[in-house]
Amino acid sequence: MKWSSSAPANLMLMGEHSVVYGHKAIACSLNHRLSIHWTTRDDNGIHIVSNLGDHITDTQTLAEHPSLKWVMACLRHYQAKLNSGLNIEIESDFSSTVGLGSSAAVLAAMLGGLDYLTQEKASLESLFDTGLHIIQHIQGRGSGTDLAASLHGGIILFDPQNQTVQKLACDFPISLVYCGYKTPTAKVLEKVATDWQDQPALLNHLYQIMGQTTEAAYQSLANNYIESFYKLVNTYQGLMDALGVNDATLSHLVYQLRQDCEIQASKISGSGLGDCVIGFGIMQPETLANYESILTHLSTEGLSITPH
Ligand SMILES: Nc1ncnc2c1ncn2[C@@H]1O[C@H](COP(=O)(O)OP(=O)(O)OP(=O)(O)O)[C@@H](O)[C@H]1O
Ligand SMILES: N[C@@H](CCO)C(=O)O
Repeated sequence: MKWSSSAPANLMLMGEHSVVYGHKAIACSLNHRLSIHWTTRDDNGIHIVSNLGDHITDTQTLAEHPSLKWVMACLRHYQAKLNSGLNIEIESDFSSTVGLGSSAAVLAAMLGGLDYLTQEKASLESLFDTGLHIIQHIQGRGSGTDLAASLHGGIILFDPQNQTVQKLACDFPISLVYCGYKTPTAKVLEKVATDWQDQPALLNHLYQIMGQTTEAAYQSLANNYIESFYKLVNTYQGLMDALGVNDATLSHLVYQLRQDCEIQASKISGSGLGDCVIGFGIMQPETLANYESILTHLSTEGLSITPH
């Protein structure tokens, strides 16, 4: 049996961090994709090929591999239902080091592919539930917003309280600039959680304002008031700064982008202290020539499964 599963890269547009504390977030999928090509084997071997490392194990052992923890966690979840070995070839047209949600994309594509193998025909909501457990096990905490964006595709409003997804039918150009380094998401989330212990009341207020800003941004997008959305993006960037996940390089990129007349709004995308800055508009090539620009656009396609 042969099949492929594929899921998109994703970006947080708003709601980073406050979503981990119960407020809504807006995220989107991108045209970049991570694909997994699956073949069943006649023995019980599990052979994984990925640009992050190759790994040979078997269905009984499912030995750990340092760079393939998301892949192995998914296999472990389905271990009791694996009746044969598998060749798993993972290819991605985007880097796992720039903050485009590669872990959520690999998680979505793995869960979709294993669901197809086991013929469980789980809903996207049920795949999300399984994925969220894996995220919380591997990272310690996390909202699953990026996983929801990779599974559903398009621009989504994610409500962490009841884990519902509302789709938004709008489109706008974005520019992405990689700042040159990345702090692992789990580390940033841990720092923010530690800060919360020092000032819980103050930070709860900040999360509330972040949540209100995100709700207002959702209303702006739903009503196609794009200028108002852009203003709220800049407000949210200020709130990320207040939370302590901004730094000098990110700030420089944020303001350089806003000086470019085509870019009216810009903010950190993702947990912060590294990764990408997103500009809303099309960046002039000379604006940030010393940094890596990632050419991308929004897409509407989420998880897809292709039998061969
Ligand atoms: N092609 C791949 N093959 C196997 N595992 C992958 C692949 N791409 C990403 N991963 C897994 O995802 C991890 C990267 O997750 P990490 O949270 O650091 O980054 P991200 O999800 O791309 O970014 P962010 O969470 O900031 O959006 C890798 O270390 C690896 O475990
Ligand atoms: N990916 C993170 C980003 C911080 O919000 C999350 O779990 O929501």
